[in-house]
Amino acid sequence: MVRANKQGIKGIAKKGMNQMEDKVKHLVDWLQAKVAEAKVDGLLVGISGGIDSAVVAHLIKKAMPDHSLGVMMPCKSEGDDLVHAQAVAASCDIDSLTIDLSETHDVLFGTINETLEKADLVNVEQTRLADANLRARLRMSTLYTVATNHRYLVVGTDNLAEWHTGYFTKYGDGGVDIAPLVHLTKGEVREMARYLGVPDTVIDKKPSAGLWEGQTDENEMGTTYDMIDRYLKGESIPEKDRKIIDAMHQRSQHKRDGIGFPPAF
Ligand SMILES: Nc1ncnc2c1ncn2[C@@H]1O[C@H](COP(=O)(O)OP(=O)(O)OC[C@H]2O[C@@H]([n+]3cccc(C(=O)O)c3)[C@H](O)[C@@H]2O)[C@@H](O)[C@H]1O
Ligand SMILES: Nc1ncnc2c1ncn2[C@@H]1O[C@H](COP(=O)(O)OP(=O)(O)OP(=O)(O)O)[C@@H](O)[C@H]1O
Ligand SMILES: [Mg+2]
Repeated sequence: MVRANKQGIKGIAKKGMNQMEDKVKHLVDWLQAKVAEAKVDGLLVGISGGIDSAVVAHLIKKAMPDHSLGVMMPCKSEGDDLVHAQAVAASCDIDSLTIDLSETHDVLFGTINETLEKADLVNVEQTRLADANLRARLRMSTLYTVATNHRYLVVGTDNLAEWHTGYFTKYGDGGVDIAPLVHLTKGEVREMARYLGVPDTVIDKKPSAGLWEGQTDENEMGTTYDMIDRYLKGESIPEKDRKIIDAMHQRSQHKRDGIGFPPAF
């Protein structure tokens, strides 16, 4: 009985491992196919110090060992994010660059806001969000500038929970060429991170867009990734959380649809 149990547990652990190995292989093969199809030379990703970009960094390094790049782009960033991003790059041995966007953001947001102020057009309720989304879009512009230089594709980090809720900046972190994690729940991203050897500090920290001081995804959304994952897996969740998730999904449909076109003449 004891032996059978032990074998059973081992069997389950091995099965789990093989499934993860298969998922990683599936994504690595797909990344390589996308590079071949696009006739480009490689892949790059913005590495934030968070778990989603950590997983993507590991995947692109596996797919294109000599033609992959991680770009760290602090923008008035706080805390240990850059240290965590460097630990991620070291954990998968990917080539990396750091491009600080703080000054660029100051200048551009300052110019835009001064102009709006002079015209008495500032909407103070929207200022923090506008500031935050500009950070995400400066990162996108930076990634595309490096991607053009290298002839690489820009790889996105959105997971299923973020894609479903639209929790990303349109044409910011959502402005990418390919998005390998889009079928994975946040929990599955965490499992893949463990399998790939992402540092524990990165796996265990609270998800944050890092767009303003103290921002965490779950505080801003008003629900948790655990709830979103459960909902996406078809499990029942409290009414309050379901309403929040449905409202986010509905409000962000335009982000998943892409550019709106009129009906043809
Ligand atoms: N119905 C509609 N049809 C077509 N376009 C529509 C539209 N409604 C708004 N829009 C456009 O979309 C814009 C609003 O969308 P958007 O600019 O994305 O802005 P929005 O969704 O308001 O804000 C982005 C959200 O994503 C979060 N975020 C951003 C970046 C990274 C992460 C992260 O997890 O790391 C999270 C951020 O904290 C914030 O909650 C509007 O300004 C308007 O231009
Ligand atoms: N400081 C940064 N440097 C480089 N890229 C960044 C930075 N901040 C955000 N990004 C890019 O924007 C993406 C979206 O951020 P998001 O917070 O959703 O992912 P994450 O930080 O990788 O994981 P988590 O959601 O757990 O914080 C990141 O995955 C990364 O590609
Ligand atoms: Mg983050």
